[in-house]
Formats: sequence, C-alpha cells, structure tokens
Amino acid sequence: MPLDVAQAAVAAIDVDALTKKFDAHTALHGISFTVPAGGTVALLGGNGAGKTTTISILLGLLLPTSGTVRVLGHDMLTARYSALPRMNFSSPYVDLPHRLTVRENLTVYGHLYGLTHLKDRIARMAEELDLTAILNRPSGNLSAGQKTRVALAKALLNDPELLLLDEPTASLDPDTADWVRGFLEQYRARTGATILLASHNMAEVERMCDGVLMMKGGRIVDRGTPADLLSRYGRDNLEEVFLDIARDRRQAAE
Ligand SMILES: Nc1ncnc2c1ncn2[C@@H]1O[C@H](COP(=O)(O)OP(=O)(O)OP(=O)(O)O)[C@@H](O)[C@H]1O
Repeated sequence: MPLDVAQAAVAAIDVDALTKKFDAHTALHGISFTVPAGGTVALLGGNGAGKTTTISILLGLLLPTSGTVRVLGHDMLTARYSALPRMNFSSPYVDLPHRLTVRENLTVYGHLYGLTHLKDRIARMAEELDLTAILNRPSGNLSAGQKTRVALAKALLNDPELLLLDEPTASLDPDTADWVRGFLEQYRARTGATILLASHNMAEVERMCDGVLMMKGGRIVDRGTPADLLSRYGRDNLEEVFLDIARDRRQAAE
C-alpha cells in the first residue's frame, strides 16, 4: 500500500516536518510521513530512534516542538479531542493499575471513552480475547500473555479506527505472539482500521505491514513496502535490511 497521501483517499495520519526537542537533545528532526486509512505501517528503528516519541505525539501525550500532526483529519494541537475517541493505544510498557481487577480496569477505561452498553461490551471483549475466567482477578497478578490480552481488550474497547501499538508482542512466547498477530489481522479485516506499530520483530512486520518507515537518530532514513525494501537492498528479509541501515551499509540500488 502506498505511503504517499496523494494516493490515499484520506490519510489516517499526516505528519509534516515534526520536530521534538528534549532540552538540548533533538529526538525528532523534522520527520514527515502519512499513513493511508486502512493501512498497517511499521515504525522500525534501533533503540532511541524516536519511535515512542512519535507515537506519544500522535496520542497527544507529548507536544511537538514544531511541525504539524493530523490524525483522522484533526490537528492534534488544536482539535485532539475530536480524534482521541476514535483511536486507541497499547504498549506492554504501560501497566494497568495493579490492584483493580481486569473488569474494573476495563470499566474505568470504558467510562473514560464514554461508552454505552459497557457491561455487554466488556463481556464481548472478554469472550473474544479469552478473558472471561480472569475478569475478577487483580490486573497485577497476570502472566505476560494474559496482560497482553487485557491490554488488547482495553485498546479495542472503543472500536478504534486507528490503533497505535508500541511493540505489541514484546516479551510474549512465539505461540502467544502469533495469536496476537492473528487477532490484530482479524480486527483489521473486520473493521478496516488503520494500524501504526513500532516493532523490533522483523518477521512480524513482514507478515502484518504494507508499509515500513525506517527511523534512525530521529530521522526517517528509508520507507516503502516490505517488498520494495527487500528488492532495493537486495535482501531476503527485513532483518538484513534493518542491519544494513543500522550499520550504514549502502543500498544495493535506488
Ligand atoms: N522525556 C524525555 N526526556 C529526554 N529525552 C528523551 C525523553 N524521551 C525520549 N528521549 C530521548 O529521545 C530519543 C528517542 O527516544 P524514543 O523513546 O522515542 O526512542 P525509541 O525509538 O522508541 O527507542 P526504543 O526502541 O529503545 O524504545 C532517545 O535519545 C531518548 O533518550
């Protein structure tokens, strides 16, 4: 799928000349990209490349130093409350409050989103994500796989049109990770949702994504479909392309 807004009917995400400085450190150096509605795009890059900073700005959690960010057609600086109800987020690094049960946590988030028929919605999510048996357990006592399923339930509670995922399968065993990818693929197929995900798992990106943004040192240093990148770098898999970029090896061909 193209990453160019000109070819997409409506861009779910449109970022232009986005810069973020933390005091003297520049985390993002004027990056620009679009994600077409219905696309699944990966933000790839080594530690410190700027992936989480980008996602945090898209969520309105961090303010840009300069540049514009439009999400689902709304400027995140001036109209983020129009976009936020239509999007959601999941990260294994953001824990739900430990002492609340799974049901209580989902209820709190449901109220934050102003959702109606919340009990039915939670029951449906619990069934889809196999959470029924743990709904009354404190959220702090769950395994990594169970926490991921609860985090997905929280992320999908409002039927988001845009899902931002920070390393959706980090610390999961291969079987559970595979299940999560399949679940997300089904959600996307059923709803037409747009997904932007940061990942260090190249096989995951090749399987799920139709676009890739390669970040390094706060810049987007390459982009394209996984197939484009493999052919341009003359490589068999994205892991090798990632290493070429990380180690500043030249592209095989333009
Ligand atoms: N709140 C902050 N204050 C100061 N510097 C920050 C802050 N948040 C991020 N940074 C810096 O900005 C740069 C980008 O960080 P970011 O977390 O966006 O990278 P990342 O690509 O998500 O990395 P990782 O894969 O390790 O999660 C890093 O150099 C980081 O140290």
